[in-house]
Amino acid sequence: MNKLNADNFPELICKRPEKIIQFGEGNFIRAFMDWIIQQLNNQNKFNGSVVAIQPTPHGKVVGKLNTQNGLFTTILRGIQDGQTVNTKEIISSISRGINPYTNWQDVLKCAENPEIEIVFSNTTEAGLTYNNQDTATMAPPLSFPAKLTLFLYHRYQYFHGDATKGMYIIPCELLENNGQLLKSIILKYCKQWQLPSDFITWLNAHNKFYNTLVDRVVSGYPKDEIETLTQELGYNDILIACGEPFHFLAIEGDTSLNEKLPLLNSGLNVVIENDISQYRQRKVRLLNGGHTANVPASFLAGLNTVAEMMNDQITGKFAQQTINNHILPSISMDKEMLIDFANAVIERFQNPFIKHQLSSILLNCTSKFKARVLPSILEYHDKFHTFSQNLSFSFAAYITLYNTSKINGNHFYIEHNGTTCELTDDEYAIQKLTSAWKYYAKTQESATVVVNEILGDTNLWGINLTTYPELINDVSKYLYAIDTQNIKQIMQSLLLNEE
Ligand SMILES: NC(=O)c1ccc[n+]([C@@H]2O[C@H](COP(=O)([O-])OP(=O)(O)OC[C@H]3O[C@@H](n4cnc5c(N)ncnc54)[C@H](O)[C@@H]3O)[C@@H](O)[C@H]2O)c1
Ligand SMILES: O=P(O)(O)OC[C@@H](O)[C@@H](O)[C@H](O)[C@H](O)CO
Repeated sequence: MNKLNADNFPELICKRPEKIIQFGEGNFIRAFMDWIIQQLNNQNKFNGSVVAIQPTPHGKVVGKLNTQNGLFTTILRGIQDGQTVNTKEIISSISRGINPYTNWQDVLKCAENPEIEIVFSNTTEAGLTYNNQDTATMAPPLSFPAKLTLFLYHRYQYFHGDATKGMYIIPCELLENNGQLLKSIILKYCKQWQLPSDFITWLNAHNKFYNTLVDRVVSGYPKDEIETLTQELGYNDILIACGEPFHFLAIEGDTSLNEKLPLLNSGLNVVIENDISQYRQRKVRLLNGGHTANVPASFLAGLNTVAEMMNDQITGKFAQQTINNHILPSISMDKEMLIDFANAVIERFQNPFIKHQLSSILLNCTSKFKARVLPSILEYHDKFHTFSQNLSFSFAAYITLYNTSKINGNHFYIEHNGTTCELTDDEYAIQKLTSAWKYYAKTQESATVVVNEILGDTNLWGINLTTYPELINDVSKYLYAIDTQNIKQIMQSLLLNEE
């Protein structure tokens, strides 16, 4: 079987000018931003390519990308409006990858290229951070914002502060106001490294940092079905990225960006608006919150993937009910927009082609529960003067998860269907959640002590939730029930209550 590379597919090799520098080469950014660039190139609207930079010292993707001359395949499968969609496309929008830890000068050379005017990034939430160990003399510094600071400083010096050589900077990390956050970290490095004030003026005046919201489920390399898919493709590709057909990109700012990157009117699901907060709220609460509110209980019920959760008679109905009747009514936004999105989310969760592991959604569950589910719990109460039973049950399932965790050195793990999976969370959260269980002796009263201990911790939730005795009561009731009854039976009775 042929390998996917220039020798075997010479006609596919990207000959378009490099116009974008991209920090990150993971599954998501390739199957989302690089796929978007491919669509624009297919329509002859952009005519540009991407240089991908490896963010961490031990990454392997850049090496693989270069052996395939930048080529990789996206496989996008799902059900859209009741129809099965299955597209396979070789993406040729990446010209090359650079390992900055061995070739930092090549990265700086890109700063000297006037045609490269756009920056993309996706380095996970952990990558969009300040690292006080980074210095201006490191080649390169470790963090992504520090690398970008030196990249921009080099560009400023090379072009002698030319006002026309600023960059359009589009981070994709799933953090609120990611563009502003990136800019603030860069300004912090400028201060720490005592970079000239003229550079800071140029940075502020001539570089645009955009806040974004990205949405597409990307499950990545299909290791479970690689043999079948390779036969179907007819070539070997070590960088296949699988995902769903759905995509949505919201960019906050003025539409002048569209002159450089013609995203609008391209048939792509992209908006560029002055305020993208409603798109963010809709996605974080219904989709991400829909995951985080439902996954702990389904995981405890022994299921492995989102599709399994949705196919199960009880957990599937429960997830739909929670999204439609408990999360959706808590959100103060145009109802029609919310209903359309909730329907699409349910269809996306049911996608039979995507093996989205529940265990991956459980990573860092505490911060996700706080940002994605707690607002629905509190706003539901504000609106209806009672707490949502489904969401109180979800809260109890999330707490139960930590009771089932075991410690090995510094690692917490859960045994699940004969395998172990890491329970990653911040150390304080793990310690707090597991230690609260020392009070627990399988009575309703002791369950209340555990819930008081956990919900009263302002470090975890930002507020003291024990000011809501009804919530304490409801969560304790379900915590006790989960410990003493079959978890699916509890979900079944919650379903029946609403019929
Ligand atoms: N996969 C999805 O469905 C999806 C959808 C929307 C958003 N996202 C976001 O994209 C992120 C990456 O997901 P993925 O599927 O591409 O994962 P991935 O493992 O394929 O890629 C992760 C990327 O982040 C980099 N990275 C990891 N830790 C880093 C650190 N500490 N500093 C700098 N860079 C670091 C890696 O080098 C790699 O480039 C997730 O954190 C998620 O928030 C993912
Ligand atoms: O990626 P996480 O771990 O922050 O959240 C898990 C999922 O909710 C998330 O990956 C969604 O599928 C994604 O945000 C869809 O765009």
